[in-house]
Amino acid sequence: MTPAEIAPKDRLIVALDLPSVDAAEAMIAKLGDSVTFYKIGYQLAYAGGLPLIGKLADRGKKVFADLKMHDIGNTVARGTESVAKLGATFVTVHAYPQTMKGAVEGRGSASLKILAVTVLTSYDDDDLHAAGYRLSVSELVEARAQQAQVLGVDGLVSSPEEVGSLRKIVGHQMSLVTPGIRPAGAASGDQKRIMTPSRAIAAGADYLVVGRPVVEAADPKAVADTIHAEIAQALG
Ligand SMILES: O=C(O)c1cc(=O)[nH]c(=O)n1[C@@H]1O[C@H](COP(=O)(O)O)[C@@H](O)[C@H]1O
Repeated sequence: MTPAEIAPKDRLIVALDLPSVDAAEAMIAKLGDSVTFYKIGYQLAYAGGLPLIGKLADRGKKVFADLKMHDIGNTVARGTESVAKLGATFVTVHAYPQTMKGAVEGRGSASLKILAVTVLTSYDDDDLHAAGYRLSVSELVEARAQQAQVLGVDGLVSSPEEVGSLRKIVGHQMSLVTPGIRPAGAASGDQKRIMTPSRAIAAGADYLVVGRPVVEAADPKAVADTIHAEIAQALG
């Protein structure tokens, strides 16, 4: 999908990083028509949130199953086969060659899109070195993007800082999905590679993933609406 084909409202993905299905449903009710795309990750998935994927899809919402799979290829393939039946639009795997290959194989002809997480947005060069890597963040992100493209992965998760260089490598054949989004003045928390919504869109990001700045806000709908307005302005 080229950026022009993405509905502007779908560009904001709200991370339902909440402790229970009830808390998630309450947040979804508060956000109402303002949000069309949700992400379900570790916290909610491990609290019984997986069936919410199909329920949200039935209500016309899109869902990103952020399961960040990483295991031997066969296990990832069989896991992806199962996830493909849940009704999600996206699923994440870590960008290791065997893992990405397994996910693409397991997805088969299903409509689920595979996103490869390049380097987590909470990592900087020092964190990578501490984890045993010799490459810088930008070098590793680019190397993994090239591998993902060759393996038939559909999209990449990176910080918005890498979107410009990734677009040069993968063109518009892969979706670029960016967490590490912080509206001006919002606390960065554990995120290290961050950008505002407008700068991320201007850099060329397709989708912005936002969690705490929305779900921990006193008025989550107002924050989501403001981000949408910023996205619309940046798109021109
Ligand atoms: O795969 C992801 O969604 C992801 C990748 C990454 O590199 N960094 C990252 O923050 N995320 C997720 O994006 C969300 C960001 O949440 P906030 O930092 O609260 O906006 C969280 O649910 C993370 O799990």
